Amino acid sequence: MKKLKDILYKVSIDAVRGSTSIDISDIVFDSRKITPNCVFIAQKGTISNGHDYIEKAIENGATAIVYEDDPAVFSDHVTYIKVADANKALAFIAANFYDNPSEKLSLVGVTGTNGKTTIATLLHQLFTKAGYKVGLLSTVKIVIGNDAYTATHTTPDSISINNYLNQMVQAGCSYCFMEVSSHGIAQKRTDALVFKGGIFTNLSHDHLDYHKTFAEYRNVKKSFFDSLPKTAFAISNADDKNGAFMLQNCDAKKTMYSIQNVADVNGKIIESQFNGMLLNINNQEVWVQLIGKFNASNLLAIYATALELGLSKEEVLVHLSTLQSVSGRFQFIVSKTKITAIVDYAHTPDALENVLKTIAEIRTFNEQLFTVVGCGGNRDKEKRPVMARIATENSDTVILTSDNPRNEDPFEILKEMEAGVEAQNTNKYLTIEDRHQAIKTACKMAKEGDIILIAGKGHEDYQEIKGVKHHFNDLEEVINFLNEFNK
Ligand SMILES: CC(=O)N[C@H]1[C@@H](OP(=O)(O)OP(=O)(O)OC[C@H]2O[C@@H](n3ccc(=O)[nH]c3=O)[C@H](O)[C@@H]2O)O[C@H](CO)[C@@H](O)[C@@H]1O[C@H](C)C(=O)N[C@@H](C)C(=O)N[C@H](CCC(=O)O)C(=O)O
Ligand SMILES: Nc1ncnc2c1ncn2[C@@H]1O[C@H](COP(=O)(O)OP(=O)(O)OP(=O)(O)O)[C@@H](O)[C@H]1O
Repeated sequence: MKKLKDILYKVSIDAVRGSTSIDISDIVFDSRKITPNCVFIAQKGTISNGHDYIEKAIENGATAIVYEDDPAVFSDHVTYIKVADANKALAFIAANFYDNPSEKLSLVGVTGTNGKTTIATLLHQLFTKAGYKVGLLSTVKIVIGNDAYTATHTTPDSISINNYLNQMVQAGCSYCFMEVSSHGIAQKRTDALVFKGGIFTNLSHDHLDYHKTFAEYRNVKKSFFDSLPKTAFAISNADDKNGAFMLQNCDAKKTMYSIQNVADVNGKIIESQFNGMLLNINNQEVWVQLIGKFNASNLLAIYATALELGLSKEEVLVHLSTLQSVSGRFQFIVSKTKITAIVDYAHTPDALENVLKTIAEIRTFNEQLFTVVGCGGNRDKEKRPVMARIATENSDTVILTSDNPRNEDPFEILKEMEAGVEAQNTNKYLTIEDRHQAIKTACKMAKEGDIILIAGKGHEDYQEIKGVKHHFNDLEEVINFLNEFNK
């Protein structure tokens, strides 16, 4: 229980009606989840408007309402708090309700189009190896000390974030590494958190279904760095076109990293194989078990972050060499007949191109490269032709298939992908809507020594069709077929 007035600390309030000395048992933004004596926050969403559910919330037991637009009638036994921005108010109310847990550990946020999960997860691995209890909020999982849970969001809502952070504090965690998505920033889910540091990876075409323009997407990401205090650090990628922009007018201590230019933290790939690469970081060599330029870049961000958080260079280098690839991110198996099957979460043009370039850096070109790829339904349509073009330009054979068609007709999505294949490459692809059959076909066609890339789903264990998530895992599928064909 908390007094309403205590959880309103730092909330910008326009008007109060009723007593703020009442006890509040919980914070809720969904009228279907009301508990007795909770405060209901009415949010304006993309589908519904929480203000339409205020009466329902009161009927179900809410005793305080935080809202933007006056309701038609006010109930006498309820306290009303009028605010200009309910999402922002929710962020502060949630932080206060859980006693501002972000102030009690070192919280680092990772943002950018690609690499958030990889960096947050590897930082979690690194600091755990360094002997600390660590929390993780990522797209793949939530880790609180020794316990792990499946995640539903990249950046959860502010109530969940503060609840998780509070549990991390209770479990004795000293650090938490979290992914900060552009949706999370735009919806102010991270607004009341005190960050010790922020990391920018890169920015490319994504989520324009939500943000509408690239400029808006970019500005939303930048606002995360604008909000960092002087006491925090900000680490950015000098190799990305938007790397310097992200830190413009940012008060935090700035560090730039680069694998191409001169920066505070420099890295070079000296040698690369399928099972790892030799890196030179600020004139010290280290063998790491990850590959690809993008992972070299991720490791520089991790190195810079670990130094900012107080680890010594020597300690960081030792731990870097032990880090293992993240589930569904360039995860590979080698079959009996030396077919290499790679499962990767690449579901943006940029990520797909990076994965294919990484394969090109390592392959001998005596073998064939098969790429199985699709694009999600009810999401950014513009990337569909682009991803098909990238796949056909960088592979010997491409199988276009479904990837979470959701409520769209999968064949229509595939038509949009096919439209992107350049005329000279049209003989390079086949379209097999059923992802199971697509992977089967790639496994059947592949010969000794060939490479199969299955892109888009990574760690996911479902295929989402018309609101139903059917079990589906790319790694399981490819292993089964390679075994079935005795390859
Ligand atoms: C597009 C988007 O971000 N949507 C988020 C948004 O939902 P919305 O605007 O559709 O909400 P709405 O359904 O219109 O409802 C508005 C309000 O009315 C309330 N309501 C609604 C119905 C009702 O009966 N009673 C009631 O009180 C809702 O609880 C809500 O507060 O606000 C909700 C409450 O905060 C979020 O749960 C929801 O995330 C949905 C689940 C989602 O899928 N978001 C994705 C796109 C997302 O956030 N993804 C990013 C990562 C993306 C990436 O990098 O790939 C993430 O951080 O996970
Ligand atoms: N720094 C990077 N630059 C480009 N691609 C990357 C980078 N790091 C990882 N990738 C690739 O991008 C894809 C997504 O990686 P990751 O899950 O780490 O990113 P993310 O930002 O968390 O994405 P999402 O929010 O969609 O989960 C994978 O294909 C991965 O191999």
